Amino acid sequence: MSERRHELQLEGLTKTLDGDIVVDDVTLRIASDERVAIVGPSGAGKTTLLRLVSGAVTPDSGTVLLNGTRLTSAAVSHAYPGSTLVDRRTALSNVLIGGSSSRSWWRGLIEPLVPRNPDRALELLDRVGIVDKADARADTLSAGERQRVAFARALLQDAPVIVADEPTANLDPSTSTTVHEVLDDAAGDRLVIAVLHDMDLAVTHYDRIVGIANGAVQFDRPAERTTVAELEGTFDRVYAKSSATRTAAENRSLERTHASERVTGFWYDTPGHQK
Ligand SMILES: Nc1ncnc2c1ncn2[C@@H]1O[C@H](COP(=O)(O)OP(=O)(O)OP(=O)(O)O)[C@@H](O)[C@H]1O
Repeated sequence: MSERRHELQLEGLTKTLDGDIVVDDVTLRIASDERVAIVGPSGAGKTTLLRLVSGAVTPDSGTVLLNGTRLTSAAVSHAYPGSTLVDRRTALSNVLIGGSSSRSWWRGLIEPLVPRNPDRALELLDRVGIVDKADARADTLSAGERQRVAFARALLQDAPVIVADEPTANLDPSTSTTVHEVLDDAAGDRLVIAVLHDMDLAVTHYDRIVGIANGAVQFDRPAERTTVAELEGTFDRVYAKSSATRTAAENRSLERTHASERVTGFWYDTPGHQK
C-alpha cells in the first residue's frame, strides 16, 4: 500500500428514501489514518451515510471525493462482520476471496480453492494475530477470530478507505475491545470509518466521533475531548426539541427512530440513559 496521505471529503451529501430525508447535507473531511466513529440513535441515517461513502447508494446531491477526485468503489473496502465468512473454507481462503475483486472473474473463482500466492494473505493474517489459524475452517473459529479474518480480508484489497458497519456487534465487550485494537493497528495509514452503537467503544478506540441524528451531523469532536455522557446529552437535546419546533421531516425521523429503537434498543449498551 502506498504511504501517500489521503483526504476524504464528503460534501453536502443528501439522500431521500421513501420521501424522507435520511441523510441531510452532511459535510465532513477525514484525513489519512484518522479513525472515525459514527454514532447515533437507530434510524438516524448512519448506515445510509456509510453506504453513500462506499458508493452502494447514490446521493440525491453532494459528492464524495478522495484527494479531490470522485471516490471509486475500488478505493473502499468493507470490514464486514465475521459472520459473513464462508464457513466451509479456511481462514486463508476467506482472506483470498477478499482480494478477488481486483482480479479477473475466473481467477476470483479458482484462487480461493487453489491459492496461487497466499503470501500477502498470510502476512495479513499475521498482522491481525491469527496466522496460526490460516488452515482452520472458518466454522471452527471463535467470533473474535472470525472478525480478525474479516479484517484481513478487507485489508487485502489495499483500498485507502475502510468502512465498517458495527463490526463487533455480536462480540462480548472484551473481544470487541481486542478486535477494534487489531483493526486500528492493522489498518495502518488507511482511513477507517465505523458505525458503532457502543459509544464507550467509540470514545475509547477512535480518534474522532461524529454524531448523527435526523440524518444530520450533530457533533464532530476529537474522542479525547468528549465523554459518553456528553454524547448522550447531545442526542437527548436533539430529540427533546418540542414537537412544535421540530420540522415535519424531523418528526417523521423521530417516529422512525422510536420504531427502530423498539426493535434494536439503541440505548441498551449505554448505562445511565433514561428512556
Ligand atoms: N432502502 C430503504 N428504503 C426506505 N427507507 C430506508 C431504506 N434504508 C433505510 N431506510 C430508512 O432510513 C432511515 C435510516 O436508516 P439507517 O439504516 O441509515 O439508520 P441507522 O442510523 O444506521 O440505524 P440503525 O442504528 O438502527 O442501524 C431509517 O428510518 C430506515 O428505515
